[in-house]
Amino acid sequence: MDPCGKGVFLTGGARGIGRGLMEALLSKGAKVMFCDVRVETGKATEAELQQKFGADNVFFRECDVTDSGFGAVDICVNNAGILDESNWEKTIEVNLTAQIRGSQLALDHMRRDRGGRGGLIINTVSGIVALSVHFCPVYMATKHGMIGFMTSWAKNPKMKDMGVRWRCFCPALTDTDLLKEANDADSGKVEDFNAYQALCSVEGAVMSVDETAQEFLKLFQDQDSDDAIFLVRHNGASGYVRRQLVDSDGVSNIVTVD
Ligand SMILES: NC(=O)c1ccc[n+]([C@@H]2O[C@H](COP(=O)([O-])OP(=O)(O)OC[C@H]3O[C@@H](n4cnc5c(N)ncnc54)[C@H](O)[C@@H]3O)[C@@H](O)[C@H]2O)c1
Ligand SMILES: CCCCC[C@H](O)/C=C/C=C\C=C\C=C\[C@@H](O)[C@@H](O)CCCC(=O)O
Repeated sequence: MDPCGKGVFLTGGARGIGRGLMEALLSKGAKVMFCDVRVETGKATEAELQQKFGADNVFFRECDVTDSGFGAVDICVNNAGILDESNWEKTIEVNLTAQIRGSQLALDHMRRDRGGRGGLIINTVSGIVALSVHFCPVYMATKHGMIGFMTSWAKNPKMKDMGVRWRCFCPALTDTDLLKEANDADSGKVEDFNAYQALCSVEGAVMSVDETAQEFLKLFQDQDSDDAIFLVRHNGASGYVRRQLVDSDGVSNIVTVD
């Protein structure tokens, strides 16, 4: 799907990756409505992006994804997310429940077999699903959960008639406030910061929001693919991946699950 001229709804756009994704879509000619719980930051982002891309092309509404729906769109990007192991119920509400609700509302609205005009549902998941991370098990559960939800919908044989495509956008580590807040030793959000640093060194340099947003645009180049999991890689080799079960002795008897 070419984002030019399309209406996009995006959650969690006031800052971070969401803001970067909006700028990337606006630069391709999309119109974006975004929501966030951070009202001042949201208004400031709206003003800056209206200045850059035109007052008619980007709009902000205060909205908490755990208690709201939304209006007409071609592309829905459920991006809002938190990492707060000390408030695990909220983490599940924002990262899993609200993304599922947002996806289902988008599907109801878009499906061609019920009068809609088709569309694209993108949920920001995480490249972290390629790993197991002992200090944020609830965050991991939400991200793995979204992979299961999205890939299952993507396999639905009725999806072609519905005209809707599903994409799990899985960024690598990206330099945002989510990371900075998780790094705050006093926040209690991350119990073992050393493990986080080890993760960074294994995965290489943390990407900038702009780099992640540029990789995001590659999602729009392959509208016919039935694959759903788009993994961002630092070396520019981002692309679609499938999950496999592998015997503990290596790669024999691989069972493909997607
Ligand atoms: N930063 C990374 O390294 C990284 C990597 C992979 C995936 N992700 C995912 O990317 C997404 C964006 O993360 P980010 O790093 O940009 O974080 P961020 O904290 O910078 O931005 C998240 C935005 O979501 C908003 N938000 C949070 N709860 C909300 C709610 N209930 N309703 C509406 N808005 C809400 C926040 O106010 C904020 O503006 C998340 O889903 C995160 O899990 C982040
Ligand atoms: C305190 C930690 C917060 C983490 C938040 C966020 O969701 C984290 C993302 C972290 C890591 C992303 C890793 C991405 C890995 C991929 O780029 C890839 O290297 C995985 C290996 C698979 C492959 O290359 O084929």
